[in-house]
Amino acid sequence: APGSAVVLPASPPTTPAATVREAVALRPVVALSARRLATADLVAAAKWGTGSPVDDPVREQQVLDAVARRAAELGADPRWTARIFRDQIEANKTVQRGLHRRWAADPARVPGDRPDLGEVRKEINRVNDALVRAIAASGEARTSPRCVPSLAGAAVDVRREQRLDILHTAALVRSVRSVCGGEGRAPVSWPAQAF
Ligand SMILES: O=C(O)C(=O)C[C@]1(C(=O)O)C=C[C@@H](O)C=C1
Repeated sequence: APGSAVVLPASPPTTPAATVREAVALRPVVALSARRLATADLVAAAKWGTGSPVDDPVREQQVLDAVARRAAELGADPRWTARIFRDQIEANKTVQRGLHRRWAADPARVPGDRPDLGEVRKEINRVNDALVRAIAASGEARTSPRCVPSLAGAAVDVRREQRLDILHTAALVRSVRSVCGGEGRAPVSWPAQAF
């Protein structure tokens, strides 16, 4: 009957809205970092046995310049963005070296196809662009005191969803090292401070 509906008192939210908002904003940063790391498998296969070194400082500078420019266009901090990408590149190299070690020890695991490095770099460029946008969109979450736990939570989820092995998990942690930080101070490194 009208007026007889039982109205339950609103239960207090288990997670404050700000925490949810921040975790949601950081999630794409972590997911795109994992997607960028997946390209390391292709780069490693493209370079394997060709004598091409894992390190390509010229290409690295191109990536860093491009993302800093894009960040400035989007109103994000170009230097902080470039710093995050420096970690992304280091993490990418960690995976490449890890795979090369794996393949040297067990040639049966060497991939049958050799991808074209130019094509792989086109994919890396696309991921870079999406990642700069995700970084630009997450400024509030990245300067929040809850950033490190939110980021760690996102990393745990992404790791499970993408079934990352230990090599890619370690590289994922490395890749997002400088994502959290406060205004005018160095990014908080983690997991050292998170655990
Ligand atoms: O493009 C390459 O050759 C890569 O190995 C990828 C990448 C990157 O992460 O963007 C990593 C290491 C190289 O020094 C340059 C760039």
